[in-house]
Amino acid sequence: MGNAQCFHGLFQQYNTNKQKNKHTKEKQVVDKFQLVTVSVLLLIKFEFESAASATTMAAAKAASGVPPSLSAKVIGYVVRKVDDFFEGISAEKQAISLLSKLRNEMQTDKPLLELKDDLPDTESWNQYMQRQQNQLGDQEPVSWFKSPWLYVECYMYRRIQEAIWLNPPINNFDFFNEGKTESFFESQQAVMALCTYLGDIQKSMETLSENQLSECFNKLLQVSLWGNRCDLSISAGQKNSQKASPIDSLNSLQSFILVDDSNMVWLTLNSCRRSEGSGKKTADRVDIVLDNAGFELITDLVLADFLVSSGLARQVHFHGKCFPWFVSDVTANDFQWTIRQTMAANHKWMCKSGFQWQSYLKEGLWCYHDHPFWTQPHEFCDMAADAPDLYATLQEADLVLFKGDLNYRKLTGDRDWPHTVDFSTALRGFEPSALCSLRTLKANVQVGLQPGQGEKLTSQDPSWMTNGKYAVIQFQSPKLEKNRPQD
Ligand SMILES: O=P(O)(O)OC[C@H]1O[C@](O)(CO)[C@@H](O)[C@@H]1O
Ligand SMILES: [Mn+2]
Repeated sequence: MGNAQCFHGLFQQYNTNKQKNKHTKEKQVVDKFQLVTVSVLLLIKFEFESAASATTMAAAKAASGVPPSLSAKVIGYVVRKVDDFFEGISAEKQAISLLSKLRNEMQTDKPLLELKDDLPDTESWNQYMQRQQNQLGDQEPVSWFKSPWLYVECYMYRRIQEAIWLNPPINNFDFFNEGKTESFFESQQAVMALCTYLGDIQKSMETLSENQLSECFNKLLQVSLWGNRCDLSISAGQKNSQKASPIDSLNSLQSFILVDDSNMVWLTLNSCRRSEGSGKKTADRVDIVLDNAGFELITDLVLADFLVSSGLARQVHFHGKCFPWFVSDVTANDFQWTIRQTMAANHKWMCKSGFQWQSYLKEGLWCYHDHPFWTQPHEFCDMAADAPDLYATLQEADLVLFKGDLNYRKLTGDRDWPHTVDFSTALRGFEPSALCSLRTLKANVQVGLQPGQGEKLTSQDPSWMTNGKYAVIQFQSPKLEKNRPQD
């Protein structure tokens, strides 16, 4: 979706809401925060449109050619309209003024500021800023245009959180909630189709041959992969849901998977299963580092259900975010809400799945965790040193699935790698366990391609790295590393 359409959609939504004029106070607050925050997000997406292809906002700005005054006008319009429309209590007013200040700092390349909110991760964020400053040297302060894009983008979401957190009683407010729940409700047909497919497999699970099991696994892995197209961040909070049956679309999407290591993923899980039978193996756990709520989360839960019910994994551990992040990422609240909604569905297989998932959680076959590291800007190669407890947790898994684009950027350090560099090289020593990235491409980093593959894609579809049409299933394991011939 183009930016013009994004703006258009946003204002249309605003006007429709206004005309209906049937907001409760709570709804007004939700709308107000959504509009202001979306305006902040649009600033990033619009003014620094080409940021995905640059490592800093300065480079992006130079490449973008979008008149800065245009985005400033649009954002000014949104904030003015919001202020006209709502009376506002003081906590909201204060939060809005912090967000407006944030927007201004971004627009004018002000130095990044230390966080002041005294949350458990505040010190770590401030230390990270110092690290960035050390890298930049004493000559100039760390600022919006000069710092790595990955860092400032994460920092923006943390500052939004600060604006909310500093203003009780709205300090637990998730102003992205509405978009996430909409994505869930709008994907109902697809969710029902998926739960029915899962129910059918489970009915005949006992009689499935190994080939059939592997075929089902591949399908559900791919459904979870393409579920990642449904994030709200890429559309700046605009609607993004799945309507068609996800299983039926898989064949037509196959050629858009640029790297497909699914066979290695299957072999990893299946070899655990076999060796368990022979008494060799004790642990059999898959961890899923979640990305987006809404339809994508359903695809992950269905995959996790299949892993447990087929005996490919004994336990699945999910990792979500501690606070609202990159618009649509899963928080504990989204996770519980999604399972409750699935249980309450008026559809046999969906409802059955929901109850099944709830019982997995009760029995401890599924666990949900969050850790502050997932909402920090660190590249994952820093995890062992900066979050050793989380690294140790991931080491307990036989396989870790990393969902989505942001996780891929953190896995690879968001660097401008040549496309043919090995995935293992780009991971720079991050190898807690066998791992697999399931990612649709939305940012300008891609490794592990064949010679010439990147060039061919560029000539056929110049925006292949950012338009969300392509995907990768990329696997790496410490075992592979051991068997690699030394250069
Ligand atoms: O939900 P995902 O797949 O991590 O996508 C989020 C991505 O969206 C972006 O904000 C760009 O649209 C990227 O910066 C980020 O990597
Ligand atoms: Mn996301």
